[in-house]
Amino acid sequence: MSSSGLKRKADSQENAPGQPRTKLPAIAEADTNVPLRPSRTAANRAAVGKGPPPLTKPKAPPLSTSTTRRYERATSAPPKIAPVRPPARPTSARPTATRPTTTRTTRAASGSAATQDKRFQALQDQVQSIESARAADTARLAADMERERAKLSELEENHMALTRELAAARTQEMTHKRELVDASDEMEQMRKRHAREMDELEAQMRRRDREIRELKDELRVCLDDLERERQTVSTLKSTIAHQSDAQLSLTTQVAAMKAQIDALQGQLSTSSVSNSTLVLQLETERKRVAELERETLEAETIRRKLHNMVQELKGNIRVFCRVRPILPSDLTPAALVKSSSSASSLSTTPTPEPEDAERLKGEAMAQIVFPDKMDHKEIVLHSSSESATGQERKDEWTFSFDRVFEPHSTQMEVFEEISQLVQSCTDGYNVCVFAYGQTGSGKSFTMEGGHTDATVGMIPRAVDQVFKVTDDLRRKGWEYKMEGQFLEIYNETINDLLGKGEFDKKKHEIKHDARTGRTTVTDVNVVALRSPAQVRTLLAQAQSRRTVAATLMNERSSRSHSVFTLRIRGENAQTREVCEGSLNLVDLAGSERLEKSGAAGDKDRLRETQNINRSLSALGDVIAALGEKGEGKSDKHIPYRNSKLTYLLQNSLSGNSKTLMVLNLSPLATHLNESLCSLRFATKVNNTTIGTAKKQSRPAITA
Ligand SMILES: Nc1ncnc2c1ncn2[C@@H]1O[C@H](COP(=O)(O)OP(=O)(O)OP(=O)(O)O)[C@@H](O)[C@H]1O
Repeated sequence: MSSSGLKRKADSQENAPGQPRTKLPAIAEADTNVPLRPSRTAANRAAVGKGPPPLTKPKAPPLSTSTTRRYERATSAPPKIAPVRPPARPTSARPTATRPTTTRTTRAASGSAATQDKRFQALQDQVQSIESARAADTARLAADMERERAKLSELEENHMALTRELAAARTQEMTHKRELVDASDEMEQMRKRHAREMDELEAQMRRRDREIRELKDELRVCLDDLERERQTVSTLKSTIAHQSDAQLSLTTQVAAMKAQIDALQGQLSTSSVSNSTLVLQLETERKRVAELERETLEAETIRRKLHNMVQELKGNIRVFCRVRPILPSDLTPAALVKSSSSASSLSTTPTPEPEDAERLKGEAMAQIVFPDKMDHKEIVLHSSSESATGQERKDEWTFSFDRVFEPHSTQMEVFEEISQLVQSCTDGYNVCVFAYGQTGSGKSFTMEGGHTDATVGMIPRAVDQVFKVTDDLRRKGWEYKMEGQFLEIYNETINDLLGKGEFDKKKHEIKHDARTGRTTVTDVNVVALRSPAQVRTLLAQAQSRRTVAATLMNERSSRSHSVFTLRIRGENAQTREVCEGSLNLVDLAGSERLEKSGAAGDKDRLRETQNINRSLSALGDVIAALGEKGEGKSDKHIPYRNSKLTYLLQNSLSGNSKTLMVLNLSPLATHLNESLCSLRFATKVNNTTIGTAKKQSRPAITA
């Protein structure tokens, strides 16, 4: 039984309803009923000795409550005795017994009084026995109670002890629980540590596996290498065997060679004497070569000086004449009858059959003769016509220029002559080259040319030369900067051929700097020139822009002047010299006369032609005025402002510049009259002497 069970039982005993906590009810009653105190044995003895024998043995009152029975079972406590009450006396009997003086009954029942006394006595005895029994029971019960109390206190002690044990057990349990928790924590940590260690071990294992694999691979490679080395060793062994054989034979040869060397050394000592003589000679020759080179350099400098002197003596305006060859397109019947105003050479009509070509060529060709086969300075034009009277009339015109180029002349030949002028530009002169002639006479071909090395024109060749010369001069301390612009003058309006192709929209103005002698045009692209290839790209761009513009207005390039300007500025850091020059390469508009231009019915064409003629005649006027000024009329006004072209080229046409006009002629008979006009204009220019050109530099570049 648990201690708590015991406690509950004790409590239930103590707190039974209707019973005092410390004394049973029977005991309590016994305590108060003094007459029943005497012990049972004494009472019984008294009763046995004095009174009548007991009528009946008093029975203990039944312990009817179930609670009492439960106590008996549970604690073996003495059974409870219900309070024994003295038998009820009939109320009527007491007066009878106590009042023997009652008259009527005494008389009627005097006989039965004795009986009643006896009965009373018996009852008294009975009561006494009961009381004594009761006293005995009480004593027994008290003893039982005492025992129970002892047991109870024992049980309480037990209970206390058990409670303490329980508390101790609980404390122990708590301690165990804490220990358990600590242990489980520790176990968890150990498990984690173990898992970590396992992971590390696995990673280590994997690393080891990888290392093993790598080592195996390396081993395999080593084994392969070893195998190869073995093979090499065996090859080398066999080579060594061969080599030792060869060595043997070589040793023999070496011995033979040594003998030869000895013989040769003898010869060498002989020849070394003559060799030293030769070395001396060579040294002398080298000195001579150096001397000659220096002389050549000086001669070159002198040549350049002389060249410039010759150029200056020739005057600063010269005229070349170039006749273009007959083209297949010139020989079509349509072209043959075409007026000179049309660009016949650009016709796309089919070319004639070869057998007809020669005949047509003869018919088409004007009679042009080049009599001066030495200096190539003359050109003679013949013409035969029938007069009104039917007589044949023959005409002959002879013209003389600085150089005449026949139809078969190449671009290179023409440039050889021009290159001298280009050279002057790098020396600090302003140079201007014009291509003058009627439409289709070959001006553009001369200036711009074709795309092959043979046909490339004067502009690209001049640029190439400028770059080449400036490169050469770099070695002498010169640094050059070059820039270029490409303009078109159409109907007296300036357009930028290196611009965005917005033709005839922007207004460009020409400005001259009187101090520097430099000419600029507002709002045009001036491009730094870095290489000949870049210049060619720029020219191609300009050409394509002109072509696009020409779709709006036919033959634009024929009807406008184009001016390519290359400005060059050189500085010599050593000599502190500075020189500036410019090269203007001008492709003039077709020079045909108004009546031949076919412009009569076309207002725009008429305007174009008038503008062209005005600017060309302004050019002639400027040149003529310059000539007059050169002849002494120092106050002569030069009408530069009469046209955009002359105003633009003012600084390149003045007395300080070098000017070359290339007169381009068509070889066609149909163009004879135009050719004569051009020849006369060129002669006028050629006969003009315009002073002496001047360099735009401080000390001249002569070195
Ligand atoms: N020396 C030459 N050798 C070969 N072909 C030439 C020569 N000169 C001109 N040509 C050709 O003649 C044709 C007309 O020449 P080009 O266009 O240069 O004439 P142009 O005077 O510039 O005419 P435009 O005033 O219309 O521009 C072109 O097809 C050109 O290739």
